Amino acid sequence: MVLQDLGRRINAAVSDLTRSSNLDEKAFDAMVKEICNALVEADVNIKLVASLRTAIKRKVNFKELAPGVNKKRVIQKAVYDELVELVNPHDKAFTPKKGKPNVIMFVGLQGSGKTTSCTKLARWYQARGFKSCLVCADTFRAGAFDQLKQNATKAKIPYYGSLTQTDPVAVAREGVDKFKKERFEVIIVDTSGRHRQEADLFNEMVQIQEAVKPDDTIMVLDASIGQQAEAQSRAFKDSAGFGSIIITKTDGAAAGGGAISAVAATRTPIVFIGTGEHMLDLERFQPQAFISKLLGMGDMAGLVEHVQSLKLDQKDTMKHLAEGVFTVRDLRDQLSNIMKMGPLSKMAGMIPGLSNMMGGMDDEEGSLKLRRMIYICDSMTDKELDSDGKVFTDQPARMTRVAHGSGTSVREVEDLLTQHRMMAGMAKKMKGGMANMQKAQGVMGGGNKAQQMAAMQKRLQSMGGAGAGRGAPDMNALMKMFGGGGSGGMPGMGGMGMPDLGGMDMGSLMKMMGGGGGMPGMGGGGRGRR
Ligand SMILES: Nc1nc2c(ncn2[C@@H]2O[C@H](COP(=O)(O)OP(=O)(O)OP(=O)(O)O)[C@@H](O)[C@H]2O)c(=O)[nH]1
Repeated sequence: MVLQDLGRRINAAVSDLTRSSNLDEKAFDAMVKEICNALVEADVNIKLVASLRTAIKRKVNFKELAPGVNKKRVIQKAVYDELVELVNPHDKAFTPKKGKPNVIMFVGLQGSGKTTSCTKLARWYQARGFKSCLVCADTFRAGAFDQLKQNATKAKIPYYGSLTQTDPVAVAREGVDKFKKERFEVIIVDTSGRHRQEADLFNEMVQIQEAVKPDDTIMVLDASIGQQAEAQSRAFKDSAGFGSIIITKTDGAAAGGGAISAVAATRTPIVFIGTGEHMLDLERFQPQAFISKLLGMGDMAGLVEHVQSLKLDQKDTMKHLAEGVFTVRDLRDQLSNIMKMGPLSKMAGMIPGLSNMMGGMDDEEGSLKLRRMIYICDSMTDKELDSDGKVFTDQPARMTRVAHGSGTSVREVEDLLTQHRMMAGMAKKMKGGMANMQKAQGVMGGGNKAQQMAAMQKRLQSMGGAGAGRGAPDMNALMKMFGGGGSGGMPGMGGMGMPDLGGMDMGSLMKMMGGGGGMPGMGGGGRGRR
């Protein structure tokens, strides 16, 4: 059972109970039993499951509930709170500080995802303004340095390593000294993994620790080990003194819930979780956000963080929109911004209720179509890109040339231009609408981002979404809340195998998130024309 299935099962158990007209103690007991069975199947330790069961039952004491009390809410809240408790390590992790070198050392068994996670983390900090770099002190596995080099080059992260030096302690020391001199702020040291030779692994860890004096040591654990993660994180905590953990492969692991709860039980902070093989598939672990997402309630704060960290270039488009203009180039820029956000299914998981609506959606198909649209734009001349697209109506032969140049069909070029035309029409209307968006932003709590988020969470709760509530909020209500009004839309997204966001206007959402840019119309109320 992958994590998503675990979430769906728990969600279904709670929803079935709270929807049923017969909300009595017997039905409540059956719900608790179903939740516990689902957790045990996800390899959560039986003792932890038993204490969750006791805690939920204690909080929802049917005999003592006052007659006027909303039982549904009490049950939902108790389940949510206890699941958060189950994965909460209750311990704060180290956070790097700007303007000084922060050395972070990685350890882990072979194949746990250590090298991949090192690069993901370096990129994560780099995207947040830290001058980051990587040191490869894995002299044990042939090819380890090459792998790190490849990953680092792809992510544009400076790296250090040696093909000739066999002493990992020496390489680690040299690399850290070099980068400290160059005033790097986050220096990540990758060490070698061992195959089930924990004693060797910990010995080497202690030696490198003494040489580079890391500010934090992170152990990487593969989620598929399930509750065995407890023994490993305990052994690590004992040898390292103090450290944090990254749990990788939570995307596919049946036992992800087991691994996370097992580590949490040892009170070792879980700093991040790996959610895929891509460089961007690293999420900061926060118990509340994790459980909200697991239960399909979304993670709006995570979405805001994610979008802001991408540093999307929206300046020109925003300027154009303010003037009521939307060029073909603007469309191209927005398409590439969508691509930067990562798999659409992942984005959907952060928006309350949306992942349920996207069930079965094929990410690959969606991104292939997006890429083909970008190829079409890239085969146009600068003059065509900066135009309103009408040049093609006057010269249909250009459409054929562009189709040839991009390896697509004339039909696809036509479709893209139709989409662009509709979006340009929308942009014209948005000239006044920009003010409305700002007004909507004001309604959400003014200029302060924290207040806006709080207001948004409150609105979601009132719709039965995030926070105490459970289940998917009404997407139309959400859309209204975002001030989209259904006017924005990338017509035909549904037809492209892209998610139709149920009329939700991502532009308004992005704008409201204060990311400094709107994404006109992605996934709005438009319907495919084909
Ligand atoms: N699905 C998924 N795959 C991951 C994740 N993290 C790492 N991987 C994959 O796991 C495999 C092993 O990752 P590595 O980074 O090479 O592992 P390592 O721990 O450095 O291995 P050694 O250098 O041999 O110790 C690679 O194929 C990665 O792409 C994740 O979060 N999700």
